[in-house]
Amino acid sequence: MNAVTLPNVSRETNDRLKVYAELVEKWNPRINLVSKSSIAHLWERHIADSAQNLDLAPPTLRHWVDLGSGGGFPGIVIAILLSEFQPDARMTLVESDQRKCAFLRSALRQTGCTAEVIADRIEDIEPLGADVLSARALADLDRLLGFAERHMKTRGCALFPKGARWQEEVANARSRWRFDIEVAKSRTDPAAAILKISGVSRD
Ligand SMILES: C[S@@+](CC[C@H](N)C(=O)[O-])C[C@H]1O[C@@H](n2cnc3c(N)ncnc32)[C@H](O)[C@@H]1O
Repeated sequence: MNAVTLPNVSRETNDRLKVYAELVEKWNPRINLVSKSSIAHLWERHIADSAQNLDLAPPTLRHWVDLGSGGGFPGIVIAILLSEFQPDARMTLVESDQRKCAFLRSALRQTGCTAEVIADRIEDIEPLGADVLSARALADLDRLLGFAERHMKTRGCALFPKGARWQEEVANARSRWRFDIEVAKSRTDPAAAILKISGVSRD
């Protein structure tokens, strides 16, 4: 792995991220947490890519919910960063695959971070009341807005990292939803963007 460090974080936080990165590498051959082709670029493609979401979140956040967390991107990376920058905020990870949930719990234990892991389907759980909701590589925007309607507070915001076709997804979603949107260019992929969405309601 091409291990680097994140700028502007403490040595302790970087050490936690390194522990996490080593765990992803160790478990990946068994449960496929990230694609084989991207594991060699784990730090940039997944860790730095996840970390940039925190800069878009409001500093007053109390509860961050990450949907379809998989191997913990961005949820575990954000949980590690929150423990340094916003220690009063709590994190919830929702993931339906039991083996990935076992990995997420192990990663939290070994990095010394706290988060709740809900091993269930997003559609089947009680509304979570998130101030910040994230979902990476989970579904198209139309479906994600349905999840936001259910799990985000009225004044909350959603952070959805999207690939090069994000404009098409936004246009499609506009036929069924009303929402406010800010678009932040991804720092790790020039074609990608993070959609910051609030005020979600059905059209
Ligand atoms: C493509 S992976 C992305 C994982 C991670 N967010 C990332 O970017 O690496 C999507 C994950 O969402 C989970 N998932 C898909 N549908 C779900 C649902 N309805 N409820 C909970 N988890 C779901 C899958 O098990 C899988 O781990």
